[in-house]
Amino acid sequence: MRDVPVVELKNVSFTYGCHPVLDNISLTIGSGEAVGLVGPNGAGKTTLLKIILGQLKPQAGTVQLFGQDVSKFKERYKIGYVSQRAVHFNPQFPATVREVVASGRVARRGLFRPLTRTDYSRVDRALELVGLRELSKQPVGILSGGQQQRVFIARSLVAEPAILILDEPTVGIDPAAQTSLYKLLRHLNQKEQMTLLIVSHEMEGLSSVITRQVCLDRYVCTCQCRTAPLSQLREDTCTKRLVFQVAE
Ligand SMILES: Nc1ncnc2c1ncn2[C@@H]1O[C@H](COP(=O)(O)OP(=O)(O)OP(=O)(O)O)[C@@H](O)[C@H]1O
Repeated sequence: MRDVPVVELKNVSFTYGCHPVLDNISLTIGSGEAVGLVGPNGAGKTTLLKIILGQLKPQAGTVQLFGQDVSKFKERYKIGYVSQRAVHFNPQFPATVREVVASGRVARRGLFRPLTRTDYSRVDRALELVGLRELSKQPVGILSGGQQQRVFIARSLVAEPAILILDEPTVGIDPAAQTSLYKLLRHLNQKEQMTLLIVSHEMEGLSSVITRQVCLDRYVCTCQCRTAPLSQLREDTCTKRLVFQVAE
């Protein structure tokens, strides 16, 4: 029997008012894939993520998560999401790293059930995974941008999602933090079998993480290779909605 795709969009179109952004998009993400979503500014990448997350409803087409229509999908914890502007805690933010990460467990446990020892062992494992165990008692606001990025990833991971969606995870973090982020993402995909969907303009760095690159520019075209330059992908193939393959 064929595995049910984690995400399946069919013929999705989306318009903000009278401004069309996505036109007849179809995209399937299978379990265990690590998909890099590229495209120029304003191409509709964040809009596409919001549609997948059920935050925006397309005017046409269908969106399924794990084989279920997104509007009926209840197991929200299965979708981990780190948004584009997640990396900004005020230095005075009154919570420790561990408390912020633990708050992500609520998505799994429900709002009114206190966290148990098992929950906290998940929190500690997530902190270990992202390399923040040592900083767990520190106020989150004093961490660097790259470290805060990891806090948000750990916060998503404690809900034990099946897919982790990251919108521009490398923005505002230095090259060393980027390298360690790539290592973490590779580990999550290859060792923890987590499906990844990553929006980024930094596909060169992410080429060691992703298994497939998808180019979006109102229409979508796919590329099997990991590192095709955006300029190459954006040739008319995108607007003609053809599958565009580049040999490795
Ligand atoms: N809430 C909104 N209302 C109206 N137009 C919007 C809204 N959000 C986004 N847009 C427009 O939709 C288009 C796609 O925006 P979106 O943020 O999805 O693009 P993107 O590919 O993620 O861009 P970037 O790479 O710059 O983050 C842009 O032209 C943007 O101005």
